[in-house]
Amino acid sequence: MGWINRGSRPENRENNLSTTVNYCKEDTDASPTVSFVEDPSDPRSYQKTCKNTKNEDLPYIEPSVIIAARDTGLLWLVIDNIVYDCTEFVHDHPGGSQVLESFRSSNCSWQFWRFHGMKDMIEFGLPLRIGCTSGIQNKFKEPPWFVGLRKLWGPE
Ligand code: HEM
Repeated sequence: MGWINRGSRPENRENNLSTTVNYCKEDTDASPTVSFVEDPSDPRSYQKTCKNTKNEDLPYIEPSVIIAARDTGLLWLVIDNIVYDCTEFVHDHPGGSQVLESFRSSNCSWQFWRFHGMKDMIEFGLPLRIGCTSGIQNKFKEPPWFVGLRKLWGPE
């Protein structure tokens, strides 16, 4: 199953509502159907996509909706401008729940890439995507990967 959802981008949005067209890649004869309407005033209306959905087909989520999600019990994280719904995954996160809680509704891009590789993202991250966004800043400045250079051989 895939999702085509250009309608939810701000430039295409009418009446502040958008439709998501459900498109089955496995069943190419099936007609696309409108499966749900995202309501920007209700963060719970955003649904997880499937793995083969392209990032550019994800619905756009306004930063204000991401902030509002925090107060509805949802645990959304932003990594590289993609929004992940970790509300259920938080209980299974091998790195513990506390670390994800601490980034609720915020940008944790560099923190994510410090502890994970593309394999984790593809296997565990992709199915948690609910949308894309822009403008959610990371609260912490990224420290350099290498702190200073030191001779690897010879006298100190
Ligand atoms: C979409 C969000 C995330 C997903 C899908 C995710 C997934 C995972 C997975 C699959 C592992 C196990 C890796 C392994 O055993 O090789 C892991 C471990 C871990 N994650 Fe995450 N994670 C997410 C976000 C974060 C964030 C934001 C942090 C904050 C820094 C974090 C910190 C950690 C830590 C500290 C570990 C343990 C690493 C270790 O034991 O070496 N994760 N995560």
